[in-house]
Amino acid sequence: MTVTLGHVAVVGLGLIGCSWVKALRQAGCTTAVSGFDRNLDSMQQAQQLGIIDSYSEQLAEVVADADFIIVSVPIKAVRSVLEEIAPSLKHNAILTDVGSVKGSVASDVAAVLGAQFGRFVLGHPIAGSERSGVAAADADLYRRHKVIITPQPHTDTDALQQVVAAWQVAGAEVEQMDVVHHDEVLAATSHLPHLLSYNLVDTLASRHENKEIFHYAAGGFRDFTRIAASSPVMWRDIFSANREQILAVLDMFQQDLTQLRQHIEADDVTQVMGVLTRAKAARDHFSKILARRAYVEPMKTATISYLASAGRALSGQFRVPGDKSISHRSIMLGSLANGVTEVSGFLEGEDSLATLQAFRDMGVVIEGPHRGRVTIHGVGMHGLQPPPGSLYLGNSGTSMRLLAGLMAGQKFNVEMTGDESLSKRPMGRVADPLALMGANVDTADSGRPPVRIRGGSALRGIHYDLPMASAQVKSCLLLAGLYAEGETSVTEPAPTRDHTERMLKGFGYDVQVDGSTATVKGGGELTACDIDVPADISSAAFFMVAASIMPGSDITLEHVGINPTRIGVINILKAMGGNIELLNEREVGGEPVADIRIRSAQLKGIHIPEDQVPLAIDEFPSLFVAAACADGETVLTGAEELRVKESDRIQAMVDGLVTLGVDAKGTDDGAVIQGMGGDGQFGGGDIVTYHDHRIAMSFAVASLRTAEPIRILDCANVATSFPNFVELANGCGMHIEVVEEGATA
Ligand SMILES: O=C(O)C1=C[C@@H](OP(=O)(O)O)[C@@H](O)[C@H](O)C1
Ligand SMILES: C=C(OP(=O)(O)O)C(=O)O
Repeated sequence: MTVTLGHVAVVGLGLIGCSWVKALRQAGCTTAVSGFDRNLDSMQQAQQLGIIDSYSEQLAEVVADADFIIVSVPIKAVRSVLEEIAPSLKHNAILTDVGSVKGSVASDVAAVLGAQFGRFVLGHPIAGSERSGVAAADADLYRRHKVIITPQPHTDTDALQQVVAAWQVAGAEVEQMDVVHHDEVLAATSHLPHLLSYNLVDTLASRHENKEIFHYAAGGFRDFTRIAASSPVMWRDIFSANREQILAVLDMFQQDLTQLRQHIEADDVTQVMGVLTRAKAARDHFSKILARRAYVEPMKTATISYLASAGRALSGQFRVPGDKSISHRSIMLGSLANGVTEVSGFLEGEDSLATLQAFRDMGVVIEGPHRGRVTIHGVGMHGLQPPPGSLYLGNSGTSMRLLAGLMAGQKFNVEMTGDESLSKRPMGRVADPLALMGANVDTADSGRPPVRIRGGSALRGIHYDLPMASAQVKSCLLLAGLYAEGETSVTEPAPTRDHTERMLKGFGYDVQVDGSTATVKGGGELTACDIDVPADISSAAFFMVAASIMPGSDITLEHVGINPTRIGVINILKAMGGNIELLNEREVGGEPVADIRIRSAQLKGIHIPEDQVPLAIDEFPSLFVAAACADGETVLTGAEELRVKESDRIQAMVDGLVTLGVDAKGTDDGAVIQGMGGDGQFGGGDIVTYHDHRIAMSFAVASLRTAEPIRILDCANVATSFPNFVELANGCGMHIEVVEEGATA
């Protein structure tokens, strides 16, 4: 990027201004740099260090020839600087500042240079440190840091563009914001923390034996008070210039602090835990943002791809993570129960964590997860509170559809949003029957999220014949039925997973199941219980297919849920000739589990029985890989639901297999795949996953039998259902390298 700024003048030779100028000089954007500071030493030092070429004790002289003027002085000094330089400004000179408060600088500019003066661009770099002065100047200070520019309606476009470019040259990520909004946001994120930090140090240092505090208060004190070493003059000015906004957040903080004090006084440890766990979750999320692992506009998450190459025969005995469907439901029912529910084996994947966060947002105190343990302090059927904003459910269809049912029964309004993939998935299938029950549910165009539910509707029980075999829709209606007048019954066209029915019973709620119809009566209560979440058969499926297709393999997967509504993958693999044994079958907390031993076998193509489709609905991506390794043709029909999952899974799998040299064709409701047979190998290539976790993992499994490396793109979402997939896969014989590309702004 070539940026020509001409003669640059910097007024105020502190860390902020000097660092920027240093970066500009290094990039060759300046023809000359002059500097001014009230302090002669600083000017001399800046010249010696080559940050400025010239200085003068007369401010007017420093700016007289300048094309680009950086005002980098404490906020309250801006006005007098402007008054002093106004008469000497070159026609068309561009001015900008670096202050933490924009409203007061905007008024100073208007008062001194005129309300329509368009050459002053208000800016604020979110960087800096408690270090200060010329000597600390660092040309890299702004690299990958945000700079907020707050243009006004009368700001000249060319001046704005130059200032943006000058920041970009220094490596900054420039964002634009409205002046008032900036001051509100900064009051909360920067000004209040500084105020508290200064205040705490002052309180402790003045009331206690100083030596004791500074001697023993190592960790917490040091971390919390680092920023109290910042410049007092600068912060005095900020607290004064942004007074109103700071007072507003300070009041909010004081209220919350008073409440926390009350909880501690009353020894209400649950409420105290609520504050701590919510704060920890928020802080952990923030750490992810800093590491660019969380998606936050306008930052993109780091892109993760897998480079997968041929593996060896699989061996080992291990446990895959907890069942996603059961994990979601444990949070939902635990939150609405009376009493404390203890969950073990909880899936710490992004999907189930999205459900957990949603309930935290609605005021439920949830401890953990920590190594799969979660403690939920249930609030009872009517104890949820309105969330502070929309419920963001990430990639998780289950969260959104099941929550839609529960939210329909609340007194408050809720909006539910999701990521790009979830935002394309059909929600009319839950919104329509909920409306029949009397709920007030709105979706965006053609039934897509966001889903908005108005609270306070009186729900009435209905009978509903499900138009498709969907456990999510069934569960949504049963959960709404808990809040409805009378009976709600749902009849499904084919059996689907029945975890909701089982878990409701586990929480002491009466559910009648009669053939394909499940019925609940509204108005009951849930009683807390302990839940042992089995390993997820949907995650186990990748290893079942992997061991089946890789000659010489012999693995055992521990404690896998084998609920009869979930074992389609076992039935289908067995029908294809798979060597699968269920060992140590037992029941835990109302769900059957077993250890599953899989040995390699030459599979053969089959026409997959349609009654198995709902029982293996999430396992088809990996079953497509099994089919590609089989002898002969595999035909799938009756599986149109695959087209509305996280991606169109028929298309994504067929395209990927074709890329790897397999003869595969998609049909409206399934696919036809010609198996490569025993000696067949996949070719290499790039796989488009459409950010779908199951597509990514399925092609990783395929790589066991690849002749050339397979590059699998966009695999970050594997963390939605199977966070330690690569670790387990590589541990038992696969060969997957994770390639992470830096996030882009
Ligand atoms: O109820 C559940 O937990 C799920 C039901 C299925 O969705 P559908 O109900 O849309 O088939 C499945 O695909 C999803 O992964 C989880
Ligand atoms: C379809 C899936 O999940 P969901 O519908 O919850 O996004 C899945 O995990 O394969």
